[in-house]
Amino acid sequence: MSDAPSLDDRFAAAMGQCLGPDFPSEIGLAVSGGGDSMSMLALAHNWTKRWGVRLRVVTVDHGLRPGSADEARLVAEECRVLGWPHDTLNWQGWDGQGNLQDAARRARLSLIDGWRQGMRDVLFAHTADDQAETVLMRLRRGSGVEGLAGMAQIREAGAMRVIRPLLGERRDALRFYLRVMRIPFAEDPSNADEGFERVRMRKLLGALEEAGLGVDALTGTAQRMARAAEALKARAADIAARLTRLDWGQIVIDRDGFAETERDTQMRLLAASLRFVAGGTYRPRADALEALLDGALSGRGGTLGGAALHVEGGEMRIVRELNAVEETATEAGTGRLWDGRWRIEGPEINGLTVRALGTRGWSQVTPKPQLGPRFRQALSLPAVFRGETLVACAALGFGPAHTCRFEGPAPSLARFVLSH
Ligand SMILES: Nc1ncnc2c1ncn2[C@@H]1O[C@H](COP(=O)(O)OP(=O)(O)OP(=O)(O)O)[C@@H](O)[C@H]1O
Repeated sequence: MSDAPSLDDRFAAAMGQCLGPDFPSEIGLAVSGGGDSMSMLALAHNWTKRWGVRLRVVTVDHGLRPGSADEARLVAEECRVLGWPHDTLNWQGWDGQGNLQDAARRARLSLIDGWRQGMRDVLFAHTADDQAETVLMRLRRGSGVEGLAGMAQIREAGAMRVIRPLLGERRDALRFYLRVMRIPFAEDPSNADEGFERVRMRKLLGALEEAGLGVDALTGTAQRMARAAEALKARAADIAARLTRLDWGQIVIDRDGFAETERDTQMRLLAASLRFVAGGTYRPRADALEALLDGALSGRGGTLGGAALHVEGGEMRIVRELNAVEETATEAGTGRLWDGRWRIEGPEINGLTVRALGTRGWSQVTPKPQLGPRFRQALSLPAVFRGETLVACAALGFGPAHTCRFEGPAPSLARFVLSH
């Protein structure tokens, strides 16, 4: 008898590592009907016997291939046999924008997020082979430390946690398990379609393995890169705590301290500031960020991703770009959000409109705060209007106080850097 832990034991260990000591009462499973996720379903089913956790299973039918409804039915049937509830969600289709696989993945995640109803954790069956393919794809794009860290075992996607308990497992081992346990699964024909980059990378990986550059080496590198990425992030958070402050939803950075910081941290702080202020989900493109940074270091401002950077004396200030919010008007009502980040407050403002202050609003502010040329940075702040008449701009101390409270993505840039 071998003493090596079985796949079931390794799965239980990975689940323990992901979930910590407090298991939730219910966990979601994203199951496509393919071999990886069908083996995850069987493993999770066995695991629940020991831990008493309930499962809920979901399949997204993308409707892109003739057999996709059959695959959803196969998952539904297996769930019926195992005794777990299963839902099939239909994707309304691709709008033809960008890359089809990316669009399908994004749609899948958002459909599953909508489906989970209060359940926090959803398991996905990415394997070590998927991780190695991801690293190769990122290498091809010239990715840096974060990219080469590949997929994380746990990723927060808004309020949902994507958990990947099979990230340390080889696809072959899962196929073997499926055969031995006689678990049905569907063979996805697009896995053989070399029009997809991932499929080409899978083939290349086969060739590389023969030359000794295999899944283990690539996933080992990914793990070390993930640790390096964490260290760089912690350093950037540290510097953010020292050099930045939050002022009415705008980020103010000490210029001298920033100039002395190494470039990697500068890039991180700048990218995080832009996303903090503009609510962007994705990191801005590296070349655009480099250009903005070069400008900032030589005293020039610029705009990127819905935010504007101003350089003034000893400070750099990152503010919401006026152009990006000029058209954004929210009927004022207690509890509503303007521009996704400003909470509207106070019963006296009900029925009025919240918009960016703009030059028209600014011209009505009396007495004017002594901002000098910095008044431009105030123009994208929220203000309350009755028609065209300015009623309040809390940031400038004009009108009733507390009409809008900034509810940023984190209490400080340092905390934001740490959590992204
Ligand atoms: N249509 C879908 N419905 C539900 N979950 C899905 C769907 N497609 C993918 N997933 C989830 O995302 C994971 C990774 O997707 P990917 O397309 O890379 O899968 P894969 O490696 O082909 O795995 P599988 O063999 O399970 O399809 C899957 O293992 C599964 O957990």
